[in-house]
This record gives sequence, structure tokens and C-alpha cells, in this order.
Amino acid sequence: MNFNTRSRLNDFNGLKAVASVNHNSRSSFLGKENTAAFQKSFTRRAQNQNVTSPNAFQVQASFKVAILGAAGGIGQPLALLVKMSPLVSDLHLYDIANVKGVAADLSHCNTPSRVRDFTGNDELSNCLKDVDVVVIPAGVPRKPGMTRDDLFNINASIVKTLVEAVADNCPDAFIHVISNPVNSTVPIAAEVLKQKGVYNPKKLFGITTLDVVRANTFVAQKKNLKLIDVDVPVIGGHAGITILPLLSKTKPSVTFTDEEVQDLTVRIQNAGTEVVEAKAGAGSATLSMAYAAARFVESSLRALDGDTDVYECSFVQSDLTEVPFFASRIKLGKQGVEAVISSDLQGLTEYEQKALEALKPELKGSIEKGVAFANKQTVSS
Ligand SMILES: NC(=O)c1ccc[n+]([C@@H]2O[C@H](COP(=O)([O-])OP(=O)(O)OC[C@H]3O[C@@H](n4cnc5c(N)ncnc54)[C@H](O)[C@@H]3O)[C@@H](O)[C@H]2O)c1
Ligand SMILES: O=C(O)C[C@H](O)C(=O)O
Repeated sequence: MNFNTRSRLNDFNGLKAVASVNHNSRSSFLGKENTAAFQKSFTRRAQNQNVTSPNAFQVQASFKVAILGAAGGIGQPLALLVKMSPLVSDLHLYDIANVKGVAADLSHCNTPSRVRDFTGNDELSNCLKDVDVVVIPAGVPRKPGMTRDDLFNINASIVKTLVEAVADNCPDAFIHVISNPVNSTVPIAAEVLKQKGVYNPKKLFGITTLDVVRANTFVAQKKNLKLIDVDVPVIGGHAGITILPLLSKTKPSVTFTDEEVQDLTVRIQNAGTEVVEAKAGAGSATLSMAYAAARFVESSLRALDGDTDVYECSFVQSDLTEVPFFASRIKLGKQGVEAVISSDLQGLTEYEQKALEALKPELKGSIEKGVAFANKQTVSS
């Protein structure tokens, strides 16, 4: 299996395609390497719909995506990137804050999807009806000095309420949880879905793509590699030492000194804090997160569309280790997680093996905290 090729395909084939097909531009800001995957999916859809001489407007995109928290720092740029996907027919934007302006603004972009806005509890169910992919960036971000776990008290309830609505209105959707602390909010979502009798572990994803995006960027910079070729799996969870880049598994194969491994690992683990401190109280990563989340949305849509070669890292229910949720590389298919890739955990270096053992207790604690929250709320409500 060539993960390197897959990673390249995962990098925004859709946007490239929109740029070249809809706007006749000669090249996209996303690079020429991503055209092949889009062309494959575009041709398949054209064949399925019996369209000859297809163009992007004739070959109907068929997927509905909802973003919950769409007026926020991540929500807005994410909505823009998803609006550019040729696979999306309907884009639903929900927020408790006014999202009407965001939708009006976005709806003027001449890409095929229809944009609708939904505000407040009353409109949440309409927003979610028949949706294929739900992305949840709703919640508060960190300020300097805070850990992601410091967000638990506010964001746990937000995620719980939103996932209850997802369970009631689109239980078959892929659910992408961005809201922090991901190590706890994903288990909360799982418990809520269980309580509603609709939990499908193959369709619940904690979004850790930003860790991979960062690892790829930092490694390419450090080793002077062509960025589009670099692919570093990042496993574990999404907070501090639970973020574990497997540098020994970097594609293309590259050697690191012990010092480089230490520096890169710590930088990738602290990259979120690096942004929080640079923003100095104005929030956390939004633009890079929107990019990363849009990549995961696009990968999910390609999988739903029948592409059989879609791989991403994600925090999912997993039996790779004794920890019940674990980020690793997964294969995505029409039904969600088709396989959890175990080979990355074989042949780890001593450094990686120690780091893996060290992260497990913290990750386990965060998961248990989420599970306890979801179940305590049920007992007392
Ligand atoms: N998984 C990751 O890698 C990653 C990366 C960056 C940020 N995050 C997390 O994403 C979350 C959002 O970050 P942001 O910068 O976009 O924050 P933000 O404050 O800019 O935006 C959050 C949005 O959520 C909305 N919201 C709050 N409660 C809501 C509810 N009940 N229903 C619908 N919308 C609601 C707010 O009105 C706001 O528009 C934070 O928890 C942050 O820590 C995760
Ligand atoms: O660091 C944060 O609080 C936001 C996010 O989890 C990130 O990694 O950037």
C-alpha cells in the first residue's frame, strides 16, 4: 500500500477541480497533483448519471453537509472551503449566533452548492434533515494559559446537545467532531448516540487532521522535502503528549537525528499552543483548522462517493490498543471506517514506544471523563 500517494490524493482534489472546471483557471492554488482523484470521481459520477460531455454543473453533486458553529472562527473559512467542493449539493450553516450574513455572503460564490442558514434551537432539526456529513466546530476556544481540558465544562454540554439533535435527525450521517477537548468530546458523542440507540462507531470521527497537516509541514521544512510528498501518521489523541507523530513512519523514508525527533515531536504537540499564544487571547487555530477539516470532509465525501482509496488519521473507537478511542490511520469507505490501519504501530522506535505508553493513562482519563459526563447527565436529567 502506498500511503504517500493516498495522502497526495487526499489533499484537496475537489478544490483544484472546481478551480479548473468551473472557473477555467489554468492552475489551482492547491497544486496539480490533486487533479487525478477528482477526475476519477467526476468521471464516475458522470457515468452513474449517464451524462455525456460532462461539466461541473451538469454532473450533479449529491451530498449535503452541515456545519454546526458555522459563524465562528473555524466555521466561516471551513464553510468557504466546503462551498468550493464539487461533491456538495447543499451546505447547511447552523449557529446560535447570527449566521445569516455568512450564508448570504457565501451564496454569491458561483460554485454549485446551495447554501442555507439556520439559527437557534428551533431550526437545528431542519438544518440536519437528510444530511450526509455533520461537522461540529461549535464551542469555545482556548486563551493563553489554558489547556484544552479547561474547555470541558462549556464544550461538553454544547457537543452533547448538538449530537442529540444529530441522533434524532440524521443518525446515518458521518459525524466530525472538532470541538475541544476532542479526547473527551468524541466519547461524549458516542455515549449520546448509544443512549439514543443509533451509535455507529464507524461513523463517528474526532478530527485530528490538523496534527497531520502540521507534522507534514514541519517535517518538510526541517528536511527540505517537497511538501506535497510528505506524509507523517499522527496517532493517540489530540492534546499535549497524547499527540504522537510517528516520525519513523514518515513517507518518503527519511532519517532523523535524536535531537530532530525530540524537537519535531514537541513542536507538533505544542503547535496548537503556539497559535493560541500568537493570537494572544483572540482564540486558537482557525484557518489551518478549517483547511484540515475541509480535507477530512472532502475525504469523507470521496469515500461516500465510492472512491475506494481514501485514508486519513482520525480519533475513532479502536481496538488497536487497550484505550477505547485512539487516533490512527483509517481507511474510509461508504459505511465510514472500513479498517483501522494497525501496521503503523509495528516496529516503533524506542522513543515512540515509550511515548505511546506514556500517553495512554492521560488519554484513558480524558475518555473516562467524557463517558462519565454523558452518563451522569442522563441519570440526573
Ligand atoms: N480538533 C482540532 O484540531 C481543533 C483545532 C482548532 C480548534 N478546535 C476547537 O474548535 C472549537 C471552535 O473554535 P473556534 O475558533 O471556531 O471558536 P469560535 O468561538 O470562533 O466559534 C465557535 C462558534 O460556535 C458557536 N456556538 C457556540 N455554542 C453553540 C451551539 N450550542 N450551537 C451552535 N453553535 C454554537 C459560537 O456562536 C461560535 O460562532 C473550540 O472548541 C476549539 O478548541 C479544535
Ligand atoms: O490548541 C487549541 O486549543 C486548538 C486546537 O486543538 C489546535 O490544536 O490548534
